[in-house]
Amino acid sequence: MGQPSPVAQDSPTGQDSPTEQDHAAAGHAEPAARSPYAEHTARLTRSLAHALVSENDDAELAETVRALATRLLDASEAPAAVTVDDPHPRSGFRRDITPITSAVNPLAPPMAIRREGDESVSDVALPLQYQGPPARVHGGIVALMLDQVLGNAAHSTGLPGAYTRELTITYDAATPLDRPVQVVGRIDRVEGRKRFMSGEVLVDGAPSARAHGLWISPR
Ligand SMILES: CCCCC/C=C\C/C=C\C/C=C\C/C=C\CCCC(=O)SCCNC(=O)CCNC(=O)[C@H](O)C(C)(C)COP(=O)(O)OP(=O)(O)OC[C@H]1O[C@@H](n2cnc3c(N)ncnc32)[C@H](O)[C@@H]1OP(=O)(O)O
Repeated sequence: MGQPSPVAQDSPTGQDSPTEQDHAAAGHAEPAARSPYAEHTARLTRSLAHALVSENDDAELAETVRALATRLLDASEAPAAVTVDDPHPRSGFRRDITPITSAVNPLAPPMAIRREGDESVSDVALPLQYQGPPARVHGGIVALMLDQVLGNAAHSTGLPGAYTRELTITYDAATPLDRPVQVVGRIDRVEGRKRFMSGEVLVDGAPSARAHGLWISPR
């Protein structure tokens, strides 16, 4: 493995904050009020997670991280008081704190999802902390990406909220780390409370994984 080079970016454009398109894709005309502390802390934690599974002998960097860790501990006195409202929703869900799209959840790369015609689409490249087999994205993470993108597509037409009832993933080929992949999802058909969904993870345009799923609105 070479030098640490986290390629999953906080937005597809590589900017620190979501673009206006991100907000438009999330169904919000106006960006919500900023909460830079939560977002920057999540970015820091993402970088630390990447560094933890890489190797770095930079003593000065280690000292900087030690000092920052102490300051953050002091600053996080009342974690229970923190709201879960992501000020920069990029998933189509206003109160998104999911470990895949939320900018303030350090477990998330985070993915941003946009609408293209009848499909929900996300471009993402996942760094080392998402590895399963060597150089491949973990299969559970592939399923997580597909669940989120299909869920976004299921909610794209103004239909009532629905939960994933069934999700079947076929892993056709390796989903590579550190390379851009595209995750796509769509509604195939609607039957009453049921939405039958499908999608793919595309690597250079060819599917590495395919998903079929059923989303159901509660009674
Ligand atoms: C209100 C929902 C809101 C959803 C979210 C929206 C906004 C939230 C806001 C912020 C959150 C931010 C982000 C969230 C982002 C991503 C989430 C990703 C997706 C998930 O991570 S989501 C969590 C995991 N997920 C669950 O937590 C679901 C657990 N589950 C249940 O909550 C119930 O299971 C439920 C309610 C789904 C259904 O419950 P139910 O009792 O209404 O269902 P029932 O059994 O009656 O089936 C109804 C009809 O489907 C037929 N049927 C059943 N299975 C079938 C099959 N396999 N094939 C063909 N047909 C089938 C039956 O035969 C019957 O057909 P018929 O009506 O014709 O008789």
